[in-house]
Amino acid sequence: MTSHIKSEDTCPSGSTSVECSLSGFELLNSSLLNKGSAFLLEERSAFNLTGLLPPAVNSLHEQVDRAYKQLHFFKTPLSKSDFCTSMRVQNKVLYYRLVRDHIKELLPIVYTPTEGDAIIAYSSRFRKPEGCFLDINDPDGIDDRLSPFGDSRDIDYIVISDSEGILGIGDQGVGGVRICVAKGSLMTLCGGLHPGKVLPVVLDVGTNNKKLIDDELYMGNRFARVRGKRYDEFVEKVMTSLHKRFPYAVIHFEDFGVSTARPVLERYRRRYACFNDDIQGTGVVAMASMSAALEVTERKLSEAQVLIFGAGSAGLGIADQIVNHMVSHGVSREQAHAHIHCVDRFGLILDGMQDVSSPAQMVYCDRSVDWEGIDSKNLVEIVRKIRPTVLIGCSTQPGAFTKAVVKEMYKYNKRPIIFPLSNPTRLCEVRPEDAMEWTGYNALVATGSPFAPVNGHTISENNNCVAFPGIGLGAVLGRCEFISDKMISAAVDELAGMSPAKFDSKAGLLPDLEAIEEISARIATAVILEALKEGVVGVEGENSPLGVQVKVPRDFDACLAWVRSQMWKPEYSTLVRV
Ligand SMILES: NC(=O)C1=CN([C@@H]2O[C@H](COP(=O)(O)OP(=O)(O)OC[C@H]3O[C@@H](n4cnc5c(N)ncnc54)[C@H](O)[C@@H]3O)[C@@H](O)[C@H]2O)C=CC1
Ligand SMILES: CC(=O)C(=O)O
Ligand SMILES: [Mg+2]
Repeated sequence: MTSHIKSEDTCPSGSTSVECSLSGFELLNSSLLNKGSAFLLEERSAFNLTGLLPPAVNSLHEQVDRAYKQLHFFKTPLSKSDFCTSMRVQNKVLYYRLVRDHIKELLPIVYTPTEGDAIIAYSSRFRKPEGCFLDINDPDGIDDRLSPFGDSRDIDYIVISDSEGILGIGDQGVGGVRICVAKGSLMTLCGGLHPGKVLPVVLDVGTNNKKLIDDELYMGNRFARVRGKRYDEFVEKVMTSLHKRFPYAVIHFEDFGVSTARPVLERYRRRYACFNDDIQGTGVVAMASMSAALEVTERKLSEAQVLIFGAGSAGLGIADQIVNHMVSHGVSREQAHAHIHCVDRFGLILDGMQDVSSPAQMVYCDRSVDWEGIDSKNLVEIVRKIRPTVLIGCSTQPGAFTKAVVKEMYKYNKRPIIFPLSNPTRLCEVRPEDAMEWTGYNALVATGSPFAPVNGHTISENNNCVAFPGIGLGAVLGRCEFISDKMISAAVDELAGMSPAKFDSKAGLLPDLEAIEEISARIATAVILEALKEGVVGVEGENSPLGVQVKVPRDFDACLAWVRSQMWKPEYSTLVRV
């Protein structure tokens, strides 16, 4: 963040007027208030800008046209990403308008897959810091480091990462701050949160990435990742400090490592309004796509066999969501577990197995099948034995879904459901065009990164960015005390209900990204209404968990209209001098 404005200076929609005490260079350097060539003549005069700008006064639309042309002077995705970053730190309204107007072209630039390359190159391409840096060597300085971002109601949403499991490219040390910035900016772009009220936070706890440690330009701590008690105590101090300073903020965990993501979530999910995007966000999107695909194939959720390849944060998060969903649709938890099979680096997770990447995987160990004489490390043999309805990849192993694997799926399913979810694009378990060709164009495919349509079939981007903005927005607007499993399940049902596949199976399993604000608003509404049922919304005085008054309409359509009205839009406000 390059400048900070107080909550009372902002308005939810980003329109109407804003009181401003800055002028001259200070105003031009405030990314939240700067309008560049769109400052009106009377504003230029009132804020001492006349000599700092060329005479033309542009509309936002004209500025977007110019910026879009400038963007195309750059030929590589990474240089386009640099351009977008610099626009974000200069003029937030223009940045969000530009990306919104070209969302399908620019999301892959400002988010995965290009963002992964930008994170790898963080220290070498660094220009201007964004976000807050919390250092494990300075646990007593946490609050001082947070203080430039304000207090109390100044922050609505915090994206936090310790950078150990960034996007599929592993440990990225301090450069992981960029995933917090990127996910935070999606909260504005897709979830309508005011850009001044979203705080990206990176925990620099060291890195085990030798390339970074050996890089003379690397800007983070050059020691091995701190683990165990010191790490836990630091995270505890961070969480209590964040909550104390910003008691109304929802906390979004992103890209923690496989051994910390789940324990950290479990430790805090009942204490604060928080969720883990890789576990719960990914689970929501995958479950919604699966639901839509099952409807197309006229199969029941309660009969589906699901094979998850790569049982880390995302894989197990999807497994949890499928179980929750089956349970909420009348299947017992034990039966639901028997429908899920997980493969990790040591093969299929079997009962009594010693080699596992994390203890959490044992929850999904296979008890139901006799594996005698079968190679439980061979994916073709596993598919032959289990005959899965759905195959999901979260393994970071490119090409793992070979022709033999896909063809084996096709033997047992007229319309095999195949979700290669690993990011970035190069790590995808199977390319959609291959999966489609090997199944006579009958597979129902959704991917983690964006892909072009195949033979008229839309390949939905099964990325958590379709879900977390709505979940986050709902939790923020509801001032929720915490985020329950039922609130997450409500998000699944709402998202699945928006699938265009029930009308046309070629149209994709998820709604089009062009409608992302509406998708987020609907998910947020479902989350709030479920939270109301559970009594965790900060409403109506005395009983309000957070003591904040929020008046939420109980009817879906009225609540949706209220949610929409609260969403920030990239439009310039009129500045009023104070
Ligand atoms: N589409 C989406 O919305 C999301 C996609 N992802 C992607 O999913 C992938 C995994 O992410 P996380 O779960 O956060 O990482 P993670 O590190 O928690 O999990 C990866 C898992 O894959 C396993 N694995 C590694 N080699 C394997 C092999 N040869 N065979 C089977 N399993 C193997 C690892 O042991 C680990 O358990 C990444 O590429 C990430 O970008 C993650 C979150 C959301
Ligand atoms: C999309 C996402 O959260 C990931 O790849 O980690
Ligand atoms: Mg992630």
